[in-house]
Amino acid sequence: MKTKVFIDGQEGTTGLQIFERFANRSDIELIEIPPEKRKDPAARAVCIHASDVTFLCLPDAAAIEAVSLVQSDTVRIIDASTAHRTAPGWAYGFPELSDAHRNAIISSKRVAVPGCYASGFAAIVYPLVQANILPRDYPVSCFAVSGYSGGGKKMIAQYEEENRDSCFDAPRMYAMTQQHKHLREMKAISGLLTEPIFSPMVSDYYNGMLVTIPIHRRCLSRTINLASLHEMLSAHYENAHFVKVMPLSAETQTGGFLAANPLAGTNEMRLYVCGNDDRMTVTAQFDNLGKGASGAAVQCLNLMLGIDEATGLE
Ligand SMILES: NC(=O)C1=CN([C@@H]2O[C@H](COP(=O)(O)OP(=O)(O)OC[C@H]3O[C@@H](n4cnc5c(N)ncnc54)[C@H](OP(=O)(O)O)[C@@H]3O)[C@@H](O)[C@H]2O)C=CC1
Ligand SMILES: CC(=O)N[C@@H](CCC(=O)OP(=O)(O)O)C(=O)O
Repeated sequence: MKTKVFIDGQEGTTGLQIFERFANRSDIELIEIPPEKRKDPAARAVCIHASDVTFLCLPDAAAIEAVSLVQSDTVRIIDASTAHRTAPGWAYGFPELSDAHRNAIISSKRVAVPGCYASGFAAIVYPLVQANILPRDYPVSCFAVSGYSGGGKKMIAQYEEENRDSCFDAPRMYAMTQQHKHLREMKAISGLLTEPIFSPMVSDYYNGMLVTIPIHRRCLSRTINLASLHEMLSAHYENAHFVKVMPLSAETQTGGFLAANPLAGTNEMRLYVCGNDDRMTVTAQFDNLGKGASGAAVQCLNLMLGIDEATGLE
């Protein structure tokens, strides 16, 4: 029997990408909402209740509203918004973090898909805190760059406007007040006691991102060096199909540059351990719309359906 899926917010950037990922899936039946009713709560409620699984690809307020419409014990919700990522009763949709995360996704009726930047951040910081390498009160910094699709339809329109301002030609820093919406999630999921300093940039390409965490050896809970940091992360992700720790010095094979876009269109994340024994960096490279959103959301659905990740189905 086919799994009935409704994508609430299917016309948006994340919703469309999930829709496209189902193009060749004979096991999925998509529930369609009449276009003129796509923001009508009553019509959305009908579609939600006709589904086995509903994806929420909506602004936070609309995602909260969608959850309030659910009157059924059987419908499962996979929410791509920020609204429920640290909410009690919600599984966090990053199965590679631990068996507990994976099992919670498999059994939960409510799964929150990680934020794009938060995915890279948690992939690096969570295992280091768990292994007691980073103390929980380590003053973590994080710098990152994203393609402009990370800002959804509004930002895409700004970047693709014919007569746009020349400032859009160059990378732009933002969130300088340290109030980015992912900060709470970054702290809570990684087990840190304080929020990191987070310095993101958005740049003039569609999708793909890099998220980097600098690590000073003198501030760590136990002594490690570049090789043992690499070994520890490699062991953590040894069995992960979609998260790969790249060989040490892998960045030198690309001429000393790490681009943000090679994994665009995929659900893969690559981790690069760089630097030297005193000053190390770990960088996550992935697609903000893939492992950072739609790919991760579909991966969660696949786990719920018992589809083995080793099939590579994205
Ligand atoms: N873009 C990204 O890289 C990522 C996004 N996310 C999250 O996913 C969610 C969706 O983001 P994104 O796809 O980028 O955003 P978009 O703005 O591209 O799409 C949102 C969609 O929701 C629709 N919508 C708005 N209000 C309602 C409503 N009340 N009922 C039904 N539909 C509604 C919008 O309609 P309309 O077309 O009329 O505007 C639009 O189609 C957000 O919460 C975002 O934070 C998560 C990870 C990464
Ligand atoms: C470039 C850009 O603007 N990016 C978005 C993050 C997109 C994302 O992953 O976050 P959500 O899942 O929380 O929407 C931002 O910084 O707000």
